[in-house]
Amino acid sequence: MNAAARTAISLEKVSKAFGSFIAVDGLDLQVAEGQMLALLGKTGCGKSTIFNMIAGLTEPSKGRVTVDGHAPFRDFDTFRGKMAIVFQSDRLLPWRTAIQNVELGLEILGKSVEERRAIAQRWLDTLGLRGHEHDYPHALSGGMRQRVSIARAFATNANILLCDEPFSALDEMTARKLRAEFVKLVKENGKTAVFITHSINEALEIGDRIVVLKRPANIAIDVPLTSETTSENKEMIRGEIQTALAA
Ligand SMILES: Nc1ncnc2c1ncn2[C@@H]1O[C@H](COP(=O)(O)OP(=O)(O)OP(=O)(O)O)[C@@H](O)[C@H]1O
Repeated sequence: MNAAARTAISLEKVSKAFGSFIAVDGLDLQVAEGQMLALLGKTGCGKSTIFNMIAGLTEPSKGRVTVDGHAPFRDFDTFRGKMAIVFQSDRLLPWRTAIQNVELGLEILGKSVEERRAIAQRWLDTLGLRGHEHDYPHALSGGMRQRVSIARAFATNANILLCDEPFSALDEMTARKLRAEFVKLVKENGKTAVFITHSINEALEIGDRIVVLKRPANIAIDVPLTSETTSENKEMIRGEIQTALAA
C-alpha cells in the first residue's frame, strides 16, 4: 500500500449502544484507499455492527464514521453506486436471470439497457459465467451464484466493497478458488475492501491488513501484511490471532 494513500473509511472514537448494551466502544479505525482489510473476531464482538455503520445502515451512538469524507448514515444517497456489499448468502432475486441480477444495480443507477447489458456481460465473463447469463439462480451452484453476486458488486463500479463472509457457505475448494480470484479483481480494479471473516486462514489469504476485534468491539490486534511477510511471519501472526481470539 502507498504510504500516502488517502483515507477511504474512517471511524473516530465510535461507539454503538443498543439500550444499555455497548456493542462498539470508542473504536478508532482508518482504512486507506486501495486497502483490503480483513476484520476478524469472535461471534458477537461487533463486526456486523461496525459493518452496518460503514454501510450507512446504522448510526453510531457516539463518534464519527466517514466514508470518502461523508457520513454514510446521514448522507445515504451520496453513496448510491459508490459502495457495494457482498453478503454470505448471494441474495440474488430468484425471478431474475444471472445477467438480470447483475444489471439490477445499474438499472437503479439509471444506465441504458444497452449499457447495462454490456457491463453485466463483461463482468459475468470475467467471473467465468459465459454461457450461464440466462440461467436462473436455482439452476446455478452455490459457487456460481456467489460469482453472480460478485459480478453484481463490481458492475456498479463502486470504489468500496463491503464483504460479510462471502465465501463461508461454500466448500473449501470452491471458496479458495473464488477468494483468490476476488482478491485479484479487488487489486486490479483498485478497490478498497472491508472483509468480515471468522476464518484466520481466510484473513491471512486475503488481507493487506488484519484487525482482530475484542469485545465490546475494539482492537486487539492490528497487523499489516505485505509482499515481504514471510510464511514464518504469517505463522507468528496466526499464533497471535489465536491467542487474542481465545482471550
Ligand atoms: N439491534 C440490536 N439490538 C440489540 N443488540 C444488538 C443489536 N445488534 C447487535 N446487538 C448485539 O451487539 C453485539 C454485537 O453484535 P454483532 O452482530 O455486531 O456481532 P458480530 O461480531 O457480527 O457477531 P457474528 O460473528 O455472530 O455475526 C451482540 O452481543 C449482539 O447481540
